[in-house]
Amino acid sequence: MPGRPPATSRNRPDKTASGRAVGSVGSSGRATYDRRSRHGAVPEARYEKGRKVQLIPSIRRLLPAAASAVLLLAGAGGAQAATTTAGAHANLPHAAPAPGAPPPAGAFVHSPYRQLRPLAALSAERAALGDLVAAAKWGTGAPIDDPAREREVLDAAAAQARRLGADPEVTRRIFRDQIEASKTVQRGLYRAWEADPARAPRERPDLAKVRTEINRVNDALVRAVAASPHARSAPYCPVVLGVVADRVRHEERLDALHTRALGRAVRSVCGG
Ligand SMILES: C=C(O[C@@H]1C=C(C(=O)O)C=C[C@H]1O)C(=O)O
Repeated sequence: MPGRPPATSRNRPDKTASGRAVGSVGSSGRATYDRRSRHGAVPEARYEKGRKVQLIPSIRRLLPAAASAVLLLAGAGGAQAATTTAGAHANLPHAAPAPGAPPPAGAFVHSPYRQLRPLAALSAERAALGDLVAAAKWGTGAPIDDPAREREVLDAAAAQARRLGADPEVTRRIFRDQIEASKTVQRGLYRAWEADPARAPRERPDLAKVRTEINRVNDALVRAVAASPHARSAPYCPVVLGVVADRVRHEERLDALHTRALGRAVRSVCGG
């Protein structure tokens, strides 16, 4: 078994929304391993610190307008959220109050920033778990596309949405994009590993355990969808979503592949 390289600022452990480290593999480099993982040796995240990467152009074009829109529209909750994101995933699942739950003290519950931020942050987290899925499948002959698992994910999300009083079809639509985003990451990593086999993962995470983590993010995502009908159907949704997605990209120091995946994941969040 190869030795484990030390973590660096470009290569830090990924954390789940609950703060557990699970790790991931970045698009640009060899898999490294996180000793703290519950899954045994699993790869760590690699981030392209300081590198200028772009969100999908449609979101990017909206960014200048978005800055003023956030000031105008975010309200106290948005301002608070914008200044309290020190750590990775610092306020991920908790940023979306459960439907029916009282808003946190001082929060403006209809703040579009507050409603959309968890969707972007959880989307980035889910896309990062695609790294582990790729490492789990790499070299096994298992295809990236697993239609049976996709059906399971979509049906579970729709059922949970129904229980929460959210729109199951809208939830399905958003989850189809989430799945495409995960496959974007997996395909990107496969390409990188095929081009440079030295970068391929040398250890294999347990796919079942990775899927358990994905299920946890799925659950939080459905709740975030259920908690955001106002912001998702508002005309300014694409503008604010562009801002929160760019902020997540920056905070998580996403590389080009994961930035592209984030754009893919949130593609149909707006529009009801
Ligand atoms: C993430 C996986 O890869 C693909 C993406 C899926 C998803 O994002 O939920 C589900 C099945 C696969 O088509 C997986 O196999 O678990």
